[in-house]
Amino acid sequence: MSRLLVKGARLLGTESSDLLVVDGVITEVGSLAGTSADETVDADGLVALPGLVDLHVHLREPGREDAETIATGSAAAAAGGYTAVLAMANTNPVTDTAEAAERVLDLGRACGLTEVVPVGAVTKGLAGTELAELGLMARSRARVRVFSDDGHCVHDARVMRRALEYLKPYGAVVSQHAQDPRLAGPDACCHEGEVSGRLGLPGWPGIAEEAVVARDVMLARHTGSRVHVAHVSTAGTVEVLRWAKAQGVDVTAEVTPHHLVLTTDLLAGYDPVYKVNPPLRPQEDVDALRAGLADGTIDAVATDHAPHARHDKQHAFVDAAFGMLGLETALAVVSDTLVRPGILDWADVARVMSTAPARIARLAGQGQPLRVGSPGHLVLVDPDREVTVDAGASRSRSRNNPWHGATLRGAVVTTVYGGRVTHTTEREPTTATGSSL
Ligand SMILES: NC(=O)N[C@@H](CC(=O)O)C(=O)O
Ligand SMILES: [Zn+2]
Ligand SMILES: [Zn+2]
Repeated sequence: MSRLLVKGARLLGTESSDLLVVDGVITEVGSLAGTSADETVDADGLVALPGLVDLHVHLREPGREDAETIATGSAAAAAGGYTAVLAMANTNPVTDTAEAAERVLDLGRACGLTEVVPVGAVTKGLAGTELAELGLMARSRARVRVFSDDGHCVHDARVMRRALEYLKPYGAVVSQHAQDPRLAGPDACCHEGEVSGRLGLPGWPGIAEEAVVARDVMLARHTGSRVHVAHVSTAGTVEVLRWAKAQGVDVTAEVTPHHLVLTTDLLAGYDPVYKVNPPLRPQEDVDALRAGLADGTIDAVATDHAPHARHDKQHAFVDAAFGMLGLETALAVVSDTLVRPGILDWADVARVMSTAPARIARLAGQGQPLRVGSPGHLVLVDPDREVTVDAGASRSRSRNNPWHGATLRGAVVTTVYGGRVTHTTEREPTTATGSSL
């Protein structure tokens, strides 16, 4: 039997402060002075949230273990406060069979630092034409419930319709990378607007996202099935989502920390660390994304953690790979830019980074309120601790971190996964060697 005692935390919505986890399950909450334990965590002054759930990460294994592995990605997830991550299917080979999904599941379990949940491809090889083995993946040991061709858009309306119909009885969802390939082609690498014109970079207009989202919410309505919109990046998409939700369409959406903060102006120096798909947008879009998250139009924050090896990222802007790291910094970015100015409170953070994503992914054991009977997945956050991000100290195997050098207030101190401490930092120093980020 293992007993973990967390003492003195701020538990949301209660007066309680202590919490006992026995064999991975919360067995007592309250004032637990005198309770014995094998391990005690001093959480005085820390906010306790249910373990974070990330709907969108790229762990690169199998195929690109030089950029990330399930082990290094899991360590980054634990350091970021995550107790579950959904691993996208754009690996090599692609996760488009039950066997491939079970392999990702097993590799994640062997690491044991966070729940690694495989996302299944919608189409074979992500090619966009023939449906993958959706039912076999859904019925496999991996119980796949989120399907995505992420990196590619399911652009053929007929394929999308069939996928939605097929997945409906499983309660599964398509997470759509919304990018019309005719409106934003393969060379598009920057928001289409004043900045792309000035820099001479091929543009990727917001309408390429919005047109696909508008089509997909209508397909969701038509099929009575569920659609999830990955990495929402424009104000127009927020408007479409707001309308669709008001109609009762079963649609959910996520936004990344980078789209909530960073703007297209950062591209002025042609630094490929800022090259990401969808591209960083102007401030008006950032403002609409924040408002959409605050009012519930956008359900979740997901990182789209996209590690890339140096030799894929350090190129001229047009040739560099798309994507940036996110797992270790997401909570700090949300804390610093949304909680501090009062756009979200900690209960909202629990909702958008844990409860809602767990529900969207149908993960029964995640995103549960911290009360008796819930699994022992939690994260302890110091809302006042400032940390300066050091890309070199990352647990990730890659270094494409857009937050390098930024000082953020609000830090993950300890992560508990199934009653085991999977990450912890010392409490005292506030400037950083990057030990927590
Ligand atoms: N976000 C990115 O810029 N890149 C992702 C793919 C994706 O999420 O579309 C990747 O796999 O590197
Ligand atoms: Zn994508
Ligand atoms: Zn992605």
